[in-house]
Amino acid sequence: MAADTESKLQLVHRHIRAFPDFPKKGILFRDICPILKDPAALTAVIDLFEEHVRKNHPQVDLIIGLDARGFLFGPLLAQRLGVGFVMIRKKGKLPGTTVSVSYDLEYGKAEAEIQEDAVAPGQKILLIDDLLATGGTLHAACELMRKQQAEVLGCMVVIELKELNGIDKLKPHSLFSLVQY
Ligand SMILES: O=P(O)(O)OC[C@H]1O[C@H](OP(=O)(O)OP(=O)(O)O)[C@H](O)[C@@H]1O
Ligand SMILES: Nc1ncnc2[nH]cnc12
Repeated sequence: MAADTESKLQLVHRHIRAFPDFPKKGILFRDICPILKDPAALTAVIDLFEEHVRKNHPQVDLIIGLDARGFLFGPLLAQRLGVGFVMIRKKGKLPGTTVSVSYDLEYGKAEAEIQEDAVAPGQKILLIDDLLATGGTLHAACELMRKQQAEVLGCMVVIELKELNGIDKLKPHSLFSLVQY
């Protein structure tokens, strides 16, 4: 790994905090707020994602971000790459005709929605979120993309919680993560 990449990863790592028993007993919550508060750490996150996309998925048409923390990184990355950004939102937040799927979370249940005309059939997309836990959220997003006949190039997160094996749920789609626990 290039020294530059290594130091950016270390910077990101140093700006993630852990809170035991939030939002429920037994959950160790990984908090990305310090990354957002530090311009150098936030730049490092976007640099690392940008390098990954330019090298592995230069054909990408759209970045699709997941509600809510995927919205913190997705638009910055899309702007860097010169492509559009689209939101997948929790149910009831998007106007117009929508397509939805329901899914399970590490600490609850939810339903995700996208505007029907947001992605055209055949468009090549990358999904982005802050964190992969059980994989329920990103799996639901992949399902929405399948319904829209988009081509999923891969999924990207800042943090992967490896012991929950969310990566298995995403198969055959690939996962790129910056920090693993
Ligand atoms: O891999 P999973 O088990 O699906 O968990 C990961 C998801 O959980 C968190 O979002 P949450 O639903 O808590 O919503 P928020 O971003 O609105 O806080 C996180 O930001 C991911 O989107
Ligand atoms: N452990 C965790 N920390 C932060 N966000 C999460 N989303 C799901 N599980 C999480």
